[in-house]
Amino acid sequence: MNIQMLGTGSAFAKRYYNNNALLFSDGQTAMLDCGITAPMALHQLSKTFNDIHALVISHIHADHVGGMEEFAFQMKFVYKRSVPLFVPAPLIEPLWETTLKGGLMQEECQTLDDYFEVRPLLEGQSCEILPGLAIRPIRTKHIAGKPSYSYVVNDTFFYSADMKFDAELLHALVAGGCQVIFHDCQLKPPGAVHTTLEQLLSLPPVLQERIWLMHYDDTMPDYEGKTGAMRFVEQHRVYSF
Ligand SMILES: O=c1ccn([C@@H]2O[C@@H]3COP(=O)(O)O[C@H]3[C@H]2O)c(=O)[nH]1
Ligand SMILES: [Zn+2]
Ligand SMILES: [Zn+2]
Repeated sequence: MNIQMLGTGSAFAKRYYNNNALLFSDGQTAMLDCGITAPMALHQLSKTFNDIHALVISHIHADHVGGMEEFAFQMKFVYKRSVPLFVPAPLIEPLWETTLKGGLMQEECQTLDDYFEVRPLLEGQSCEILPGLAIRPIRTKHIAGKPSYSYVVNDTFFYSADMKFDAELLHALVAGGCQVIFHDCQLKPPGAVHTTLEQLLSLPPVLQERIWLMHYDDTMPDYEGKTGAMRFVEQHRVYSF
């Protein structure tokens, strides 16, 4: 599996774009989250939404879904094709009712299904979203009262999206065969809704070696060399795992 970040920044970062990813498998591309900066980030890679074969969403914050209105309109009215949208079942209704409906609803388009092929994901159940690419959602803690999901990819790769520190989960994932972890990282405490660098540094080196840091703020360069055995994920670099 190959992964390339469209952006690696926190919600308010201005240098690194929203923390969204492209996953490549068997000549096809899945997008994991589509934030406000995703359309521009794709453009900078000389890609369009027509290059995307599947979209996956982690939770409803603008840095993860803010680019979906353009995605939907472009697919419907420019490329005239419907992309499979993989969404954890509890997010489907709020994604439409609280985030997308205002812009996308019009006479001939009244539901999310008028724009995407909606495929509900069930927690803990693996789903093949592209040939050779299976994802398994895990509900993780982020904001009280707001469902949010991390993903295990092909049983060996963990993508936190946005989550509070959960050492027990990280230990269990590695014990279960997870080789690589892309984890959100709030550089400065306190970590009210994200995992902080300080918390990740409390993990044993054997775990840190597998962890790559993403969703960081614009001060990231100040932390080079201060992340233990963990490395920063770089925007646009293609990683093969
Ligand atoms: O209860 C809250 C809700 C939100 N926020 C901020 O808004 C941001 C929204 O995107 P994010 O989830 O990447 O990061 C969040 C935080 O930076 C917060 O600090 N406390
Ligand atoms: Zn975020
Ligand atoms: Zn969030």
